Amino acid sequence: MSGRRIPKALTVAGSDSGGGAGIQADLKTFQELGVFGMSAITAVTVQNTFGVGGVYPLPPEAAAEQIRAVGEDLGVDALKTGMLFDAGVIRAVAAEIRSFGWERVVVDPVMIAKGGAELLRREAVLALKQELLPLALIITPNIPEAEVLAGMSIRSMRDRREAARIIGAMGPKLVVIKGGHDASPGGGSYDGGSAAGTEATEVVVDLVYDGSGFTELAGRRINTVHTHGTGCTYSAALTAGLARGMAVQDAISLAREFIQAAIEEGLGLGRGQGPTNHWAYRRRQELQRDRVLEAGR
Ligand SMILES: Nc1ncnc2c1ncn2[C@@H]1O[C@H](COP(=O)(O)OP(=O)(O)OP(=O)(O)O)[C@@H](O)[C@H]1O
Ligand SMILES: Cc1ncc(CO)c(N)n1
Repeated sequence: MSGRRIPKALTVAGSDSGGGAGIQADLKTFQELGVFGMSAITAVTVQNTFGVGGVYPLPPEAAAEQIRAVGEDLGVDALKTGMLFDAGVIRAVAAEIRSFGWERVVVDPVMIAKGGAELLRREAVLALKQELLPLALIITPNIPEAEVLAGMSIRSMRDRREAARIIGAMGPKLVVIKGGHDASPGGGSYDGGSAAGTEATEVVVDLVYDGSGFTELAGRRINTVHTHGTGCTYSAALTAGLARGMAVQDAISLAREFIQAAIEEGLGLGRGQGPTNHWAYRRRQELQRDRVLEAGR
């Protein structure tokens, strides 16, 4: 990264005044992973750790013009979408992606904030499926979002696999159904819904479907309320990996490690559901590097 070619990533998402999700989480994550971050804002939200107090959407042209300004000048190695809010914005964003021919596209199908506020209008789900999913390299729904997209309820890992197949048929090359919302025994680390005992409830499992097979990526489930923006941070790390030219599976592993560190080393900010720690991953990398250097002396 000594100046010659800096990877560049664009986030098309909503602003979170609280700084833990949306555009703010994305730009912090890009920066931490050595990627130059750019943004096209689709809506301004009034948020803190207690939830969403207001949503001020921007017109579709605002999103399209921001994307064009960045695409025509700085260039985009990878792009992610987050909160898009309505069908007009979805159509405008999809048209720009098509016109630039971008392929390293991560779609985080943001629908509802953790506190319950609507970040995507119900009637926009069809546009998301028809316009954006066919352009996605990777889509990263959480379990409730996967239920809406696939039109089925998900209560076991077997259900999750079926939902991934249904969503995969809508066009994305890979589907990652994240396990943060999985309250079942084992957190998904079981087959066909059979309970795996109490110990396993401490596991969080993300399911990856690549159009032919499944991979389960497990992490230690952290018992914390400070998970505001986990989905945004995760998909931003994935996008940063892709912008750096990583293979898709490597970018997925990087994102899992990044979010694990960010949740484990939570900041305890705010009086409600606080943000994660976007520095944690890099600090761990630096500590590890120092240890290796130390051992080599
Ligand atoms: N308590 C936890 N401990 C460890 N990892 C977690 C925890 N909660 C979520 N994750 C991880 O965070 C990432 C995001 O998953 P999650 O299901 O929380 O996304 P999300 O619901 O879309 O987030 P958001 O509410 O920000 O939209 C996944 O990789 C998931 O495994
Ligand atoms: C702006 C914005 N995007 C996404 C989410 C979902 O975490 C949020 N809370 N706010």
